[in-house]
Amino acid sequence: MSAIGVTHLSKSFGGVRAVDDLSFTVEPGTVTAFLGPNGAGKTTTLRMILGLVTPTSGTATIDGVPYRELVRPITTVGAVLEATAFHPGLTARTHLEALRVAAGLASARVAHVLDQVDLTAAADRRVRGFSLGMRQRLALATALLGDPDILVLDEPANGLDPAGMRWLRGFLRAYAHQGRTVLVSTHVLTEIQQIADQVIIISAGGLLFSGPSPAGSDLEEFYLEVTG
Ligand SMILES: Nc1ncnc2c1ncn2[C@@H]1O[C@H](COP(=O)(O)OP(=O)(O)OP(=O)(O)O)[C@@H](O)[C@H]1O
Repeated sequence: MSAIGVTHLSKSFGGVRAVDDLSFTVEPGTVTAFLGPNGAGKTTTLRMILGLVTPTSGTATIDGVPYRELVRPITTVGAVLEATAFHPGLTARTHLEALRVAAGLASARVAHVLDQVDLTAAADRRVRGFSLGMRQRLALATALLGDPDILVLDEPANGLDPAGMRWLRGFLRAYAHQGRTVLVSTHVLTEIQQIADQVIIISAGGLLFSGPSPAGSDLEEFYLEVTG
């Protein structure tokens, strides 16, 4: 079964057709890059997959069912969305601990995910003083809290320094190698090229390309040809 399935998915906001009859699948054990120009409908699609936006028509499923029908969503899918908001007065650890308790997860998970995203040293600082890259790491820690098999990431590289980018690439690659699934939207093609197995390209809400990442060739060139 596909980890994520999008079937004839559409979303209109008033007169704007943000997503238009979009269909694709994302398979386990892959890093799938979700690409498209500004305003193509990537974030809206990811939000529909995660049950945050109701489709005008069509379906989006995770492990075969709509997000809202997942029995324990936090242990199935983790998400990092654009402009993730954290309470500025809380520390990273307190933030994760509150989520952990609410979700009924084992207490060891907080230290584990802080370590996974290399945030242990800053765990007891207030999020108010975090850099953008540190916030991205905390957002990823939040997504990993339930040890999900599927990660949905919207522009996760935003704000990461070069070392952070390299770390994220290695992390996502290893995650997929465990048979897990990563769907990641990004504009940083040179970064994603190194780890993407599959590529989905959309424009104006519709599918332009879905298939293996062009091996040996330049993803940026390929993307510009497809979208040009
Ligand atoms: N809540 C909303 N209300 C009205 N229009 C919206 C809303 N959300 C998205 N849109 C519109 O839907 C279209 C797709 O937007 P979306 O954010 O999904 O694109 P995107 O591919 O993620 O873009 P970017 O790469 O710039 O982040 C755009 O025209 C946008 O203005």
